[in-house]
Amino acid sequence: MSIETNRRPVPNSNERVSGFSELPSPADVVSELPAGDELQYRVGRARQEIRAVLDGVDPRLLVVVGPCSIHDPAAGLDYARRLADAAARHRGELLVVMRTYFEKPRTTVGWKGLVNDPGLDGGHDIAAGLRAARGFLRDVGKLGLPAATEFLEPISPQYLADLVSWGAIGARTTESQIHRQLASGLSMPVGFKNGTDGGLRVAVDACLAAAAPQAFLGIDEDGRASLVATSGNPDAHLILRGGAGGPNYSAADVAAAGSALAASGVNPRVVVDASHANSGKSHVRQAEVLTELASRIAGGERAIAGVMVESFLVPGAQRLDPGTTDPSRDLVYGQSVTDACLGWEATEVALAALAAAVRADRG
Ligand SMILES: O=C[C@H](O)[C@H](O)COP(=O)(O)O
Ligand SMILES: C=C(OP(=O)(O)O)C(=O)O
Repeated sequence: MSIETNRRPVPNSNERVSGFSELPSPADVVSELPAGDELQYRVGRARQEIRAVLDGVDPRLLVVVGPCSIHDPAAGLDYARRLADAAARHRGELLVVMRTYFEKPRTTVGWKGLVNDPGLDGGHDIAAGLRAARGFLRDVGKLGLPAATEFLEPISPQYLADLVSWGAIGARTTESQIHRQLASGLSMPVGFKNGTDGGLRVAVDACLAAAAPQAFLGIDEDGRASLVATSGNPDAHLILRGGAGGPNYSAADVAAAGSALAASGVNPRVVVDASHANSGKSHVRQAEVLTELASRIAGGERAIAGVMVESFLVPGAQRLDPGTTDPSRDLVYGQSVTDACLGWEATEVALAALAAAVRADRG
């Protein structure tokens, strides 16, 4: 909806803005799609369990696993049902949290996720995207699976975050003050990726900034522009995702990261992303990275609190060009439209190997 206004345009302003469209307020969307008491309780409990795993109090391994992006909620839910079964099977060893990623940071341009473009067609119906994402989070939560997401747009958490148990700030935004401030006010543990160049310092600094109280510009539940004051997030941690110089998941890399974190007073235990620059975005390589991580965990390496896995029903990835690709005809069901993912069978193998590794090491 474009807003009609009688106000005279401010001279020299908005010269390159082609339109404003009003969005529903967060309160409107939340009341249309409420969490409900049971799901609220589950989200709160999952956040506590994740904290306990990150702190090493709970001996399980955190496994953040799921599609690179949710583009087809039906296929995403099909995946979630299988993952919920696997999570229940391995619940003694693994704390499985599903990747439900709706906002994609792009290196240059491309489809920016379900919130930004739910029609996959360049239509940018963001109001529908927010509702689709919230509806999906509810469906996943009802299966008993905690949800993980990357927070990219600074105002979207007001619409979605009450249903999210673990958050990430991506490699392209870890250095951004806006995202560090945002993390300082988020209610769940938040992982910061190392920078795309492989730099760890930006992520350590991000954890420190997120742990501090912050004041910044945002919106409240009613969508009003607001000064947001936060108390700081004590559960910020590092995700090693590799970088321009290559992977950084070796035992030496993990130990060096732990020392850098400890020297700054940040949790030295890390989440290792088996995808992205740690696998050269190859799903085949991702499986090999997970095999190596499992054998190191079985051998007693305690500094790995969790792993991240990009996984969907069908292995690999397919191309999506919004406006050109016809989503109803051109796309393979259950295959990623962003980074290449492990297929479901390989995911089951990887989860079983990780669970066996935890059993071997941690009893
Ligand atoms: O995880 C997803 C991608 O790696 C990230 O969004 C960047 O994607 P791009 O380089 O294809 O734009
Ligand atoms: C975009 C992602 O990763 P990174 O920020 O590491 O590129 C992701 O995990 O989806």
